[in-house]
Amino acid sequence: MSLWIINGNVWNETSGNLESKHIRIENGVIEAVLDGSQTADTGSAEVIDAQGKLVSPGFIDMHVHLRDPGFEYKEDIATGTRSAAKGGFTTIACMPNTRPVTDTAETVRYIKSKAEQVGVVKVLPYASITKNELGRELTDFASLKEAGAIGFTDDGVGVQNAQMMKNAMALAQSMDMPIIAHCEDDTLVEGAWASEGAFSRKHGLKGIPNESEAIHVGRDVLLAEATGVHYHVCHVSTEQSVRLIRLAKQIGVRVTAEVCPHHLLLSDEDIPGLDDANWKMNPPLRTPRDVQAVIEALEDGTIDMVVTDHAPHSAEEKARGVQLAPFGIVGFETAFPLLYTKFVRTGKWTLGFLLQRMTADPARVFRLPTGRLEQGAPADITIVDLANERAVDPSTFASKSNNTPFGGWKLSGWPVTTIVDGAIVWSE
Ligand SMILES: NC(=O)N[C@@H](CC(=O)O)C(=O)O
Ligand SMILES: [Zn+2]
Ligand SMILES: [Zn+2]
Repeated sequence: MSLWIINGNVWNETSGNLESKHIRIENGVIEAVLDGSQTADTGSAEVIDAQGKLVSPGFIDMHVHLRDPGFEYKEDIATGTRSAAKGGFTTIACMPNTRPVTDTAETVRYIKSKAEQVGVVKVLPYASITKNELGRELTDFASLKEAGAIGFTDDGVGVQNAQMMKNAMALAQSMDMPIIAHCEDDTLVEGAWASEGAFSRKHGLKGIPNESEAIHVGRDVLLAEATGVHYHVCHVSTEQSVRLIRLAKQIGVRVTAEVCPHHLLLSDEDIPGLDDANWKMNPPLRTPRDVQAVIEALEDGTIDMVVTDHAPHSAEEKARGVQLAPFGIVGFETAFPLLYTKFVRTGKWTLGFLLQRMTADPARVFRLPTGRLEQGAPADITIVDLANERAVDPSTFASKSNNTPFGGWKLSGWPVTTIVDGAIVWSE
């Protein structure tokens, strides 16, 4: 099986430019990256002419919710991986807040085998830290690792008990596995859904304070220092968390972190009112000052990568009223166009910087063999039309859900072809 992608524009980090290249793929592996001035001897191979388009390593998303098993009315592995592919993602890591919670080897194996059968991108499952994510008893890390879990997390809730977290970290460290943390202190949140800020004050709502996140970050970097574990912070959203992660990195703690497009682009002051639950997510949209802090943290490497936290919920659930609706927004199909349009087209970031934070950096942090366009690497490739501008239309999403606050935004940078191990899995 051979495939050529000819005349595509590939980012060259050394020159800081896009350069025309031909890529030859054999049996799922990149066999050669040739200069675009050379003639591509394509013979009988399948050929994609990427003239005028960006050719990038496939995007990697280390924080997603596929809702399978148990919440297939929101999403399943077939639709979730198609939505990912449509957004240009070729590897995704799925969170264990399924039903049952991914806390046994059996459920990890179910996700892996279903992903192999019906999934179109690579699916890396996380397992939970505690049984049923209840924070009471550790799961069987050894059997979960053996079944194929790539890390441990109770995403959806914070691990409230410090001793429990310390035990989890010590055990994970002993088997060379990372702990991935949703940082949230329940006692500081209690029923609130919006950040403490202009929006909550205007509407007389109890606010979620920034310390509810940062207090866990602070606790956990100390525990990571004590145990030596690789500790990864989920969806960083506050200035205070950034400060703690920056300090921890400076003193050599093995801490890494991620941020979502919505926390880079929206603040609580953008929330239009109380009747659209598509602005409700966890962590909540914080103040403009926090938005500035997470942008700077991504820029200086304090935050290592972008993730979507793709969190599909049904229209019916999101229509229950903002107090009762579940937290979360979908993310796959808008992530790259949002960041490309708002940060690269505006001249704030280079294209190479954005690509790195969505490919090479997650691959480095989680030791994945992908994230680069080099001879010998798996042929996970995304082709993007950087020019065409179009409005976000949630009714066209490949996801089962369309809970997004970005409907109607005019964006460019739309992925047009997604290739996994040399096979075309999505094409516009
Ligand atoms: N981010 C969210 O708002 N929701 C996530 C849970 C989580 O990521 O904490 C979900 O599972 O819906
Ligand atoms: Zn979370
Ligand atoms: Zn999540």
